Amino acid sequence: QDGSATASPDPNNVEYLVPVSIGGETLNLDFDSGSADLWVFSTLLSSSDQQGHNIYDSSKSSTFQDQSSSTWSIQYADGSGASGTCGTDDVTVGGTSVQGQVIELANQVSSSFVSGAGDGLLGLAFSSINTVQPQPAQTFFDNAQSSLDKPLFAAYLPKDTDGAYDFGATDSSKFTGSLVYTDVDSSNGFWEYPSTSFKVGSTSGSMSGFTGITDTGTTLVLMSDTAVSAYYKQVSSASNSQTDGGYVFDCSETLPDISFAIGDNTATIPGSLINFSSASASGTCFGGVQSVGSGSQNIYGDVFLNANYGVFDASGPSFGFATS
Ligand SMILES: O=C(CN1CCCCC1)Nc1ccc2c(c1)OCO2
Repeated sequence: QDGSATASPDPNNVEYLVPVSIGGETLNLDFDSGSADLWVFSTLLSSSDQQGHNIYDSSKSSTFQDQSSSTWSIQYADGSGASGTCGTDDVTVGGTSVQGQVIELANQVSSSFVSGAGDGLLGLAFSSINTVQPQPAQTFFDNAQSSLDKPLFAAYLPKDTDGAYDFGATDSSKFTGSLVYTDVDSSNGFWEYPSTSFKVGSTSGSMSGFTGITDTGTTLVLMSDTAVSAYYKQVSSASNSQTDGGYVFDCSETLPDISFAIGDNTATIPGSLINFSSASASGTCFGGVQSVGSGSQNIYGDVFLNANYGVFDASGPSFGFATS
């Protein structure tokens, strides 16, 4: 059954949280197209780690089935992580339901999750990178596909206001113009495609051999050093701040747009969406485009989806986008 669920940005636009019903208990989860585990804050955590979060209590769910012989452990690229055991339960997101979804119950979470606003994650990458052992689990989206008109989900994540995740159909009220699609290479478990060029103002540049992934679980856009340094060269007050951990600039700056290849298509983020937050020094601001560091995989996170409706289509698979 197709459906749509509201995605609400936390006050700092770090993540978008979606209410998910698990065995009748509602938790606010971070939907993450860059990972494939559905894990929740549970009663297995220390009471101090539970503070400030909605907690999944399997003993209160009549549809919970124990699968504590299965364990999981995940580490994310930002250094955060979680681990625990498993069970199954019925999960509903908007109008889409799955029975017998593997639920990963956290008995350990890293500090950034305790201090964060979410109650866990719902992975939307390919099930090949799920961490459950001895047998990897299927994602909610994989399990839901047979009940959807089309095997797709879409992310609508406008800045500073409620967005949505659509399942089974795209919603033309959330974008302008036409959706354009690129084949996806899922061999690394991500919604990944070639991303080999960029443009900032009149400066074009190559990102030869680079790919990109669309990652709803990453806040910013993290790109090749070549592109990022070219971008901030066009911002007169910009500097790469060790204190702030990236490029900062005077908050009064008018920032340039940045465009980059997604397959043979060109995506654009308007400069107005690239002033992400205030930085440590008075009057300075932190950029929503930052360096990915080493490697040749660009991470197109929420700042990209602030300006573009993203469609993740499992038939193909392919990734599509249009200006939102
Ligand atoms: O770690 C993440 C996303 N992660 C998703 C689950 C919650 C915690 C944050 N993104 C990320 C963070 C830093 C990176 C990176 C990706 O690629 C290079 O550097």
